[in-house]
Amino acid sequence: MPNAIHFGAGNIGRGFIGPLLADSGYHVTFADVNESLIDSLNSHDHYTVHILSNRPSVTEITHFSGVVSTSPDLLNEFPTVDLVTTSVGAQILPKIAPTIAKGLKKLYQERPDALVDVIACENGVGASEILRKEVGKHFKKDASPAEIDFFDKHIGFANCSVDRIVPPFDPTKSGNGDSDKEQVKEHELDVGVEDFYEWVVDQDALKADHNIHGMKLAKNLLAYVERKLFTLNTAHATISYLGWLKGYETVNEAIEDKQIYSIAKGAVEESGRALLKKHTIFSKDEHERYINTIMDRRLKNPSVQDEITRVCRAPKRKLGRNDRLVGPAMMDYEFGIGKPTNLAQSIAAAIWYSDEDDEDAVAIRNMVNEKGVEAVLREISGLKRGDEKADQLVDNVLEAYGALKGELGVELPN
Ligand SMILES: NC(=O)C1=CN([C@@H]2O[C@H](COP(=O)(O)OP(=O)(O)OC[C@H]3O[C@@H](n4cnc5c(N)ncnc54)[C@H](O)[C@@H]3O)[C@@H](O)[C@H]2O)C=CC1
Ligand SMILES: O=P(O)(O)OC[C@H]1O[C@](O)(CO)[C@@H](O)[C@@H]1O
Repeated sequence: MPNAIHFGAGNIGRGFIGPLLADSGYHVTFADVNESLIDSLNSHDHYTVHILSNRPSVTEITHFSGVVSTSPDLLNEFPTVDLVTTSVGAQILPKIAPTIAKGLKKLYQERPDALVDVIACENGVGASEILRKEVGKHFKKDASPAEIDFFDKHIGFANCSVDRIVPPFDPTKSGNGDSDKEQVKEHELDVGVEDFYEWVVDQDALKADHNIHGMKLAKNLLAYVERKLFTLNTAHATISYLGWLKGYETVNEAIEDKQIYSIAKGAVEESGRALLKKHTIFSKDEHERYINTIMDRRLKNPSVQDEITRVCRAPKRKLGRNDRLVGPAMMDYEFGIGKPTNLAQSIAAAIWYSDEDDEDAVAIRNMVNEKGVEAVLREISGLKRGDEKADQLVDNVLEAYGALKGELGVELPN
């Protein structure tokens, strides 16, 4: 039986990547900092994935175990590993890199001919490449030439696009209550997932053939990553930041607000125009269908009750230069599309987001109060002063920021 180590036994780990690996015959060792989650994984021989749709169904997941990611026991899993995957959050990758480096050294000692791939299943452009650099720094420190050769030639780091909405699972909110197949949560490992999924992996970066059902291989990986991040995530984030300002609690509530729907649709149309110019593998018709499926089917799925605060989480990351809001807005300028007014409203709403429980949001509000909105765009979003296109976006967002209160007709936080 092939072996996978998956870092992060959260929603995507248990609800998406873990199940695909298990279904393909892998034993999955989940590695997580959460000790009680690991105890639970080790004291159950199965858990259930609930498909949240108007035709609900369930799949039972078996052949897994857990190990605390800070425990030395994790290193003992590496000599037999075939694939390492992660879904811990892009910002956590540098923290797990030293462990992966140590584990790969142990693998080299016991199986110097092994070919192993590492796939970071995180929202963001080039997550596996970022992980490769971090792991490489640790692995190559004090490494022998043979070890360095092993790292460079035997370990693949393949970027991927990972797309499935997996909110925290609460069967009482799944919207399927009147169905014959009412979702019943058996224990805390159970997850609820939307029926749609897409996992696209860079085929040129893989060192081995892993034969995983549901893993799509592609050459133009950046195109798939940007299409997903700059459409699904752009719409999701836009709906959620505006929804939060208008007092909604769930994505379903916010998307029914006509004003919010229209800004979110406008935002993905603005990003779509640039995406089609940059990535010519997608046709206009295909992309229109892609947008409509996201806006009118996936994000409106009544069986998925997703909290707005979950989708808004970590706004510093989401306001990053290459992330879901600033990334497509800059692409519009770079491809001569014109002023992305809807994206600018979305960026402005993200800057206004002020959930006291979100440390990024608190930091952004503090920065706004101390240095002004422009500092956020320059320092957090990396829009460099003197770069003509970046300066245009800054002006566009400043205008949207000032007008948002009137546009939405709501009181905004300080
Ligand atoms: N939930 C979703 O719908 C989707 C999430 N993603 C991406 O997947 C990644 C994971 O997201 P979720 O599963 O929703 O988050 P989550 O919070 O449910 O799971 C993350 C898991 O990582 C663990 N973790 C944190 N630090 C760790 C460390 N240092 N070592 C080992 N484990 C650690 C946490 O304890 C938690 O169990 C993120 O990058 C997210 O952007 C991508 C597509 C969809
Ligand atoms: O996981 P992120 O990047 O914080 O984004 C919020 C949510 O939006 C989604 O992209 C879609 O649900 C998930 O990937 C994610 O949980």
